[in-house]
Amino acid sequence: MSTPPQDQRIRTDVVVIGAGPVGENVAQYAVEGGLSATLVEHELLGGECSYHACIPSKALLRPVDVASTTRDLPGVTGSSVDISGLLARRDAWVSHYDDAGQRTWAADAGVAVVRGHGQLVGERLVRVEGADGPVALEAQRAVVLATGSSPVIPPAFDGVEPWTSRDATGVQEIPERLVIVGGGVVACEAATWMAALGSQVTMVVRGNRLLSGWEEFAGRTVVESLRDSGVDVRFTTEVAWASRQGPAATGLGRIHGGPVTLSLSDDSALEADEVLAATGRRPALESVGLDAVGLTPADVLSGALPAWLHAVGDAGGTAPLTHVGKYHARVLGTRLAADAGGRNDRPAPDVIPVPQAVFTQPQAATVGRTEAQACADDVDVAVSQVPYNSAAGTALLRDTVRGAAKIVVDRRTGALVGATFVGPDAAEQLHAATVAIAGAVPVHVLRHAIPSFPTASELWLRLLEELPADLR
Ligand SMILES: Cc1cc2nc3c(=O)[nH]c(=O)nc-3n(C[C@H](O)[C@H](O)[C@H](O)COP(=O)(O)OP(=O)(O)OC[C@H]3O[C@@H](n4cnc5c(N)ncnc54)[C@H](O)[C@@H]3O)c2cc1C
Ligand SMILES: NC(=O)c1ccc[n+]([C@@H]2O[C@H](COP(=O)([O-])OP(=O)(O)OC[C@H]3O[C@@H](n4cnc5c(N)ncnc54)[C@H](O)[C@@H]3O)[C@@H](O)[C@H]2O)c1
Repeated sequence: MSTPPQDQRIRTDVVVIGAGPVGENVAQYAVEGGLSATLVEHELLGGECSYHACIPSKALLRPVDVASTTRDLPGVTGSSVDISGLLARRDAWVSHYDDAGQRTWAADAGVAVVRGHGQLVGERLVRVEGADGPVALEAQRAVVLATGSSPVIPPAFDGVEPWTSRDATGVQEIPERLVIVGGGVVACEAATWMAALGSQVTMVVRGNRLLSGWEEFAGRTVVESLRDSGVDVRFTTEVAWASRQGPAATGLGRIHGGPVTLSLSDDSALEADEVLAATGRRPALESVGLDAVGLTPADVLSGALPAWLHAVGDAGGTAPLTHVGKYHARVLGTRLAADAGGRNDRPAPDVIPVPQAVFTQPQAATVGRTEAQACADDVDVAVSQVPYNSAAGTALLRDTVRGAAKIVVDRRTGALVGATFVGPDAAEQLHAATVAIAGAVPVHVLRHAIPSFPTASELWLRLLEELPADLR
């Protein structure tokens, strides 16, 4: 009688389940601090961000932005989007869905990699089911869940095989008529590139604005621009049910079957060749073996974890943004190494603001608190808002400059608590505001930070000039 194969056993200081940007950063920082670390990955090293989210979406959006800008700039010719060139650029940026580059990175960084699905099977114990048989990883110090997030698909789409953001970023077949459900970041960015690729896009938004939670002018500017580029945006509308002729798993970015019929809450119906569910994401914690150690996803999200277990990035339930997850990963990796006798990080500032840039036409970027959020937090606020083209540097960017900039200041301390920029290249305005908030720089000091003429940063002068005199 043959004995069942024994799991291969590997001892390592830190086991990181999930090799997205966040898992990679935890492992790298732990190794740089003198620990050994093993990354477990069941798809591609580099994660959602590298192959299906941030990178392909921005690879698609940048040429769309440049084409739109050049159409609006006298003195330039040749300003149309070349579809096959655009998709080829996307393919190059996702390395044709091959993670060889990341494998080389891991080897150079001294991070071990085990391929397969990782699950907790006990305290500090992870079992990986991979193509080469099961592997048991014993973590001497910590296990880190960096498993990312999964799209939330409303039940109305059961049996319809809607597109998710992966299909939109991995688009191969361009649907003639595309319905996008949702009014958040994925919906706004995908509408921008899919309309540029030639789809007739209809956005079905259950709320009454895009980018809810942002300063109101952000969503308003983006919707004006989407409508100008032919996108039909329908607010306060929900999909009651959806049906499709011949739904089929045709593959990434291909049309998933015959036409889709959507019955809407206003009793109208919409027919489309594809529907994209851009209806949010949730931390991917379902199949990581939490029950084996007596925990639930709710424990993870409330931070009620034993000292040896950590969750970071999208899996940890913080703002689902690559840079935010990577920040927490760097902090965690450094702390794990410090706990083992490595160097401690210097103390963090009191406020760590979260920046976010949305690469629509025009770009929208925000950091810290909106006026409404600051008021809800009982901050005594002063605000200043100016048109985006109110400085020579911003007005020069293109002929038609839409948007505005707004700062929110705490009257008591004089420090900036939030900023929002909506306009051409707005994303590049963000870091100055992030630095000012993290550094708690009073606005009367910011007045002495001289922006170069004629750069877009001169918008700061206008913003500071518009504040109440007693603050400046
Ligand atoms: C369309 C789109 C565009 C986006 N654009 C931006 C942007 O421009 N800027 C930005 O900051 N954020 C953006 N985001 C958000 C960003 O993608 C995420 O915040 C980021 O990917 C989170 O990184 P992560 O490492 O936590 O998770 P992920 O990148 O999701 O990586 C998690 C990894 O864990 C692996 N994994 C999961 N479970 C297991 C398991 N049990 N065993 C082994 N491996 C496992 C997965 O295969 C994956 O590789 C975008 C999101 C979407 C959907
Ligand atoms: N540039 C960037 O930074 C960027 C780009 C894309 C995605 N992301 C990240 O990815 C995350 C996910 O993006 P997202 O746009 O999917 O989520 P989101 O939470 O930003 O937006 C979800 C949208 O779907 C709507 N919705 C939710 N359930 C619905 C339902 N049942 N029926 C109809 N509408 C419904 C919501 O009202 C909202 O408009 C974001 O939180 C963001 O942080 C970031």
